[in-house]
Amino acid sequence: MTILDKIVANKKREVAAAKKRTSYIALEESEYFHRDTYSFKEFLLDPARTGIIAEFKRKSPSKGIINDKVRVSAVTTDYAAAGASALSVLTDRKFFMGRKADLVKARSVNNIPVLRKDFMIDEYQVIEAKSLGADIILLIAAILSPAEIDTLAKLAKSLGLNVLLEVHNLEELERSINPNLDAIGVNNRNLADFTVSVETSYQLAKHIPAEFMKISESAISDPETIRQLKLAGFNGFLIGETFMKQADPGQAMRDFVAQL
Ligand SMILES: O=P(O)(O)OC[C@@H](O)[C@@H](O)c1c[nH]c2ccccc12
Repeated sequence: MTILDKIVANKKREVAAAKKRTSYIALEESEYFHRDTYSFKEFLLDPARTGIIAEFKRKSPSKGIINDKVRVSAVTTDYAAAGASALSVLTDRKFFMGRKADLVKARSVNNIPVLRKDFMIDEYQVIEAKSLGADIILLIAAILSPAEIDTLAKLAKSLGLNVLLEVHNLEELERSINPNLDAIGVNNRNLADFTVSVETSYQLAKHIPAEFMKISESAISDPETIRQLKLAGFNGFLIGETFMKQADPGQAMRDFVAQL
C-alpha cells in the first residue's frame, strides 16, 4: 500500500464520520456558504501580486513535523501582506496536522483566495470546503477517475468555487483535462515515492492547454526557479516548506519576494 492509498483509505473513513456529525443542511447554514468567492485567476494575474500560493503546512508524510509552533492567523496574514496571490491551507489532520478550523481562521482574517488543501474524494467535501470559507478546491488526478473529476468540478463550479487540478505526469494530464477546471497544477513531488524534480513542470508546461492557468507545485526553494517557471509560462507557484520550515514563515516569504 502506498502512502497515497493510506491517505485515501483514511479519508474515506473521515468523510463517512463527518457526514454523520454534520448534515448537508448544517453545512449550507454556514454564513460562508452564501458568500461570493474570490477569483483565483484574477489574483494570479494581478501584477501587484507575486503569483505565489503560500501554504500553511505544519507536517507532511515526507518531512515529518515542519513547524508546529506558529499560528495560522499570523502566518497567513503575513503571507498575504508579502504579496501572495492565494493562500493554501491543509485541512487533513492525520497526515498533515491540519484542521478544518485552520481554514476557517485563514478565511476570517484574509481577503484573498484560499485553497482548501486536502484529498477530495466526495461531493460532501466540496460543499464543506465552501462552508469553511474556501475559494478554491484541489482535485488530485492520481486519486480520481475522469468521471469523478467531472462530477466534483461541476459541483464546485456551481457553488462558485475555483478548481485546481493536480497532475504529476502526461498520462494523468491527458486523461483528466476537463472544461470545468480553472487551473492545472504540476506537482513536482511524486506522491507515490516523494521524489521531487522541478523538471516535471518544464516537461508538462507545453502540454497544458492555454485556457488554463498553469501552476507549479512543490520543491520551490529559490527565487531564480520562479523566474524560470515564469519564462516557461507558469502563472502560479505553490510554496509550503521553504517558508514554513523557518521560525517566522511570513518573514521568510518577505525575504524571498524581495529577491524576485
Ligand atoms: O512544501 P512544498 O514542497 O513547497 O510543497 C507545497 C505543496 O505543493 C505540497 O504541500 C502539495 C502539493 N500537492 C499536495 C497534495 C496534498 C498535500 C500536499 C500537497
